[in-house]
Amino acid sequence: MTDAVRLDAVSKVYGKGQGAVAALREVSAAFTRGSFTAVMGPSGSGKSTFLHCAAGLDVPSSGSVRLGGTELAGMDETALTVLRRQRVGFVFQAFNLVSSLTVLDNVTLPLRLAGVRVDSAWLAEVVRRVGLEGRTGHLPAQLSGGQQQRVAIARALVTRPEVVFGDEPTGALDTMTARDVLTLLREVVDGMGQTVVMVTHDPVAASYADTVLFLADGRIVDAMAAPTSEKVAERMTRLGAWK
Ligand SMILES: Nc1ncnc2c1ncn2[C@@H]1O[C@H](COP(=O)(O)OP(=O)(O)OP(=O)(O)O)[C@@H](O)[C@H]1O
Repeated sequence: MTDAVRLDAVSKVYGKGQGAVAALREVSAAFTRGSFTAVMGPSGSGKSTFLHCAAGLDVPSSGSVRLGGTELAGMDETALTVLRRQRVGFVFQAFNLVSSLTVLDNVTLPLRLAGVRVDSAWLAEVVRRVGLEGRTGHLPAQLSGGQQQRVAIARALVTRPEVVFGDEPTGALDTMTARDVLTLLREVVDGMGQTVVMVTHDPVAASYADTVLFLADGRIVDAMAAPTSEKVAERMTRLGAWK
């Protein structure tokens, strides 16, 4: 079966000459459909660069990124924009909702941008799965942080993307709310077969994933299956993440 996302020998160098920074060094990783992966590593280890390259938000200096079998290398910016809108979902730390739009209009925004018809049965299912029934007419400011992140997750799911990328999706939430959102992401994987790849600094968040990838100095240095927060914290300490 085709992987949802696959990176082969992806390198990313920022800048040129003396000031060049190698943010990723020949990174290879495959994300099978219906898997939940956390990406961790010390500050500056390349996590954001990894996520951006995997999502088609940034172009690698070399190597191959395939999204559901489609090679991203060589695509122009217009094609990448279409691909990101239709085949990738994003959940950010800061929710990134449009404050003037209702919950329902925020959730369906990617479809309208892509000119795709709203499948009302699917929309109802997504809204139900994320627990937003009865709140679809609210504005983001009328919701709690956890509810706003649920809107962002629904918006990420509505196009039935190949993969949902999370960039510190629980970074702005209190501990209890973060757990609810992580439980939801887990359900999205287990109940809907969605693939989720999430960058996080939090070992508890990482413990909700099936696998944790550890980055250090632009390389994947370890992978941990069936992670616990204790084991993840210990591995991060050995990477010198919390000096
Ligand atoms: N646009 C850029 N221009 C130049 N250097 C960059 C750029 N983006 C990232 N870098 C450098 O690439 C390296 C990896 O950065 P990246 O943001 O991917 O790390 P990170 O693990 O996400 O860090 P953090 O946990 O602090 O967010 C760092 O040395 C960073 O300074």
